[in-house]
Amino acid sequence: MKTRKFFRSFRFAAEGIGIALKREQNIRFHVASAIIVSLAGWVTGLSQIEWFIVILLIGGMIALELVNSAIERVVDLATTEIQPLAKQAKDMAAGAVLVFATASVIIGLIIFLPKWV
Ligand SMILES: Nc1ncnc2c1ncn2[C@@H]1O[C@H](COP(=O)(O)OP(=O)(O)OP(=O)(O)O)[C@@H](O)[C@H]1O
Repeated sequence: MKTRKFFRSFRFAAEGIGIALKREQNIRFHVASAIIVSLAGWVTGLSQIEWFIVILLIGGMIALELVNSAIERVVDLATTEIQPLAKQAKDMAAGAVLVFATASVIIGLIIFLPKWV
């Protein structure tokens, strides 16, 4: 019974990812970026610890973008009117994505640049 519930939750999570991929252009952009970065990592030849960091950043970025999309939907469900709190919630969630994306780009440059120049 518990195993069935576990697999059901897994299926719902997969459905959430599928809907996000279908409806959210930002998620598709992050997935495409993840593929390009992974190929670059493979061609460049990263160490085990560098792969660990890159995979953590890619996973974190996509997970955060999923949470951002979920927050947008919850806010839209809560109100269809223009509300300062709705704007703050959406903009803060978008800000979280921007902070993580900026940190990821900087870490990516620290890992890749010395190997290329
Ligand atoms: N109910 C609302 N009240 C006030 N401001 C809102 C509301 N809904 C969205 N906004 C603001 O309007 C701007 C655009 O938001 P919107 O959700 O339409 O697009 P987005 O943030 O570009 O995301 P996406 O394109 O992925 O839907 C943002 O600054 C957001 O905070």
